[in-house]
Amino acid sequence: MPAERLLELDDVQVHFPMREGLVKAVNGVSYHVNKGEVLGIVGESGSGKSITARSIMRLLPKKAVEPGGRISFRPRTGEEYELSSLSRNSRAIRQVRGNHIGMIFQEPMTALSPVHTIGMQIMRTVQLHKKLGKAAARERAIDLLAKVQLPRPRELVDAYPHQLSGGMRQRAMIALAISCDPSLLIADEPTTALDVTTEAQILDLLKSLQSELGMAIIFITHNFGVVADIADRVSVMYLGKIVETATVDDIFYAPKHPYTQALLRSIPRLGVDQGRRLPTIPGMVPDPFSVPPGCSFNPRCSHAIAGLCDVKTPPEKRFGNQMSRCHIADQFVQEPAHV
Ligand SMILES: Nc1ncnc2c1ncn2[C@@H]1O[C@H](COP(=O)(O)OP(=O)(O)OP(=O)(O)O)[C@@H](O)[C@H]1O
Repeated sequence: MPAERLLELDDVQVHFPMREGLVKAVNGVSYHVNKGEVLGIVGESGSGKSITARSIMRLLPKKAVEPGGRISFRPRTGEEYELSSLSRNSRAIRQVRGNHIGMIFQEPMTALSPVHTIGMQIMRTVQLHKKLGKAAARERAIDLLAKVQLPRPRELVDAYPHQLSGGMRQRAMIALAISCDPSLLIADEPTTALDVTTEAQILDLLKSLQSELGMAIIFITHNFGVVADIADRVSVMYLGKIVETATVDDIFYAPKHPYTQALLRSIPRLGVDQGRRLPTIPGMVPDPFSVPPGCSFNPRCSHAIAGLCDVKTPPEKRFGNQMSRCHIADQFVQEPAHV
């Protein structure tokens, strides 16, 4: 891996054999994250965003099979891990989860225990992985609660999760996730369930923690507006594949995949779209058992060419740092889809 690289996914595949057929939830995903960078992963529900993240953490559902793919990880402490070869409970992956990669979710209670105080949960992690004594671990927990801007951290350290509001619980989960000073934070829709004001505050917090701690973030969301706010680069997923990757500016000002363009057109613009019906992407995400041949977006694509897009899988086309999996990507010179 190049020196600046933290994480690299190469042709990752995760399938679910079901009675109705094979679901290729992740169907050859490749992407990378550089040290200290924020990569946004965007796509509609069911596109495989979470399963890809779970594959990195080796927390896949029991039914999942992995026919191929490689995940390499080099935290800033310098070790190298081939995550794809690690089993769910191996010593090495527990080391990675405890020391190098933190994860936050939409629902904080996925990560927090309801029967232990916030402080106890952070203390347990730092005592185990940072080898701190009890008093030092408690001080570290209080510091972390202050770092995520929770009020009165000396009191809150002894509170149970149910005593906190939704936004505060989200902050407590972030404190737990960063407690071991990770090189990478995986944030899976962390603001989706929050009202817009709390969402903006949590995004601000993540941005300031990211620059203060220098960690990289994979930010998974179905909301392009959120990505504009936080990401350096963006990968767009559709039906288990990355269809486009580019810098945040190129994604917004020069998208080269019709799916990205359609997603962008469905974002409301302040002061422009009030009271106006926004265009939606025609059709539905196809049933995962019957993915269309050729480009899987072709039945919903206004640019689709019969005899090409419904037959031939598009190759990865590269334009500098931008990648699009569209047969006619070269035709999209600068579609000002959104400002
Ligand atoms: N335990 C499972 N058994 C069978 N199929 C699964 C399982 N978990 C996920 N899938 C399938 O894998 C595909 C990808 O799911 P995934 O949760 O990664 O999507 P997503 O893009 O994160 O969507 P969302 O935004 O709704 O979380 C979906 O088709 C889903 O039905």
